[in-house]
Amino acid sequence: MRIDFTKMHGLGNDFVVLDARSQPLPPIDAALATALADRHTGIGCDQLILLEPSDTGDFRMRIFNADGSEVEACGNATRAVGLLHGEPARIETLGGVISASPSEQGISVEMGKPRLDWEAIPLAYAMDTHTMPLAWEDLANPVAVNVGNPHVIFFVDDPYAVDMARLGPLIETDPLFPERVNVNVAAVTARDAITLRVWERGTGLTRACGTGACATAIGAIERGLVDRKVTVTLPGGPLAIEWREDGEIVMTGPATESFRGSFDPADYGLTAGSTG
Ligand SMILES: N[C@@H](CCC[C@H](N)C(=O)O)C(=O)O
Repeated sequence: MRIDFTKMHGLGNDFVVLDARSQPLPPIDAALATALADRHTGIGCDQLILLEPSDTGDFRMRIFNADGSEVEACGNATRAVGLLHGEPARIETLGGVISASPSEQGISVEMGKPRLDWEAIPLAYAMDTHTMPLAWEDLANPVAVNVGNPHVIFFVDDPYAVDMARLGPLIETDPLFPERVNVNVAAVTARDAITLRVWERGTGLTRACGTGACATAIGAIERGLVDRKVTVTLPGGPLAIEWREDGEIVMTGPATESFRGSFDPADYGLTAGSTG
């Protein structure tokens, strides 16, 4: 017995997508997610995505980082599964029900409303999230935003001059963030343009992070640096982000199906069965 998967990406942030609605799957846990994500001994991806039936949406999307942690939100994967679905979809996630629909510009996702209070980020103790009175070496006074998942955003002159491989994990695992955090370094280049790099919680540096683009746009709008419609350019390319007057964040950008394949669960020490 083999398990079918679809390999997809959004601006180079890549996913292995397993669909439990069309085949029996073994229990998906941290160990399997880590094994499949491994770029040397597995299929290789930034996130493993599991699609399941849902009572509240058209389907449920579960998200596992490359380190096996299950998380609440993934903007790029939402566009990818929106592309797979092929028509407007309401998608249940741990972060809430969000919707994706094909548009002329790619896939548009209504990501929900951002949360800025310290308990919602979450932080370990009360703090002004708008301008946090903290620094990690040269990275100082970030803004914290939760867009389903937790983000901290530093505005810098040149995101590509920041040693993210060293500072990213340091900040991600700081005890200030009890659920760890995604680390964004951004430069505002115009009222409607931001350049961004992201060290993702549980995965590391990625080519793009959809929720990071949303959180960074919100942080920049909150600080009065940009207007409510902004293009956020990541190493993998641009995303259009709008913070609508009704509070909803809308992210629009491309999604790509790379290939379909199958694997033998025995290669990962598993036998196929019902999803756990
Ligand atoms: N790549 C994603 C975010 C994936 C989850 C993130 N690493 C977390 O732990 O919250 C995106 O496109 O948003």
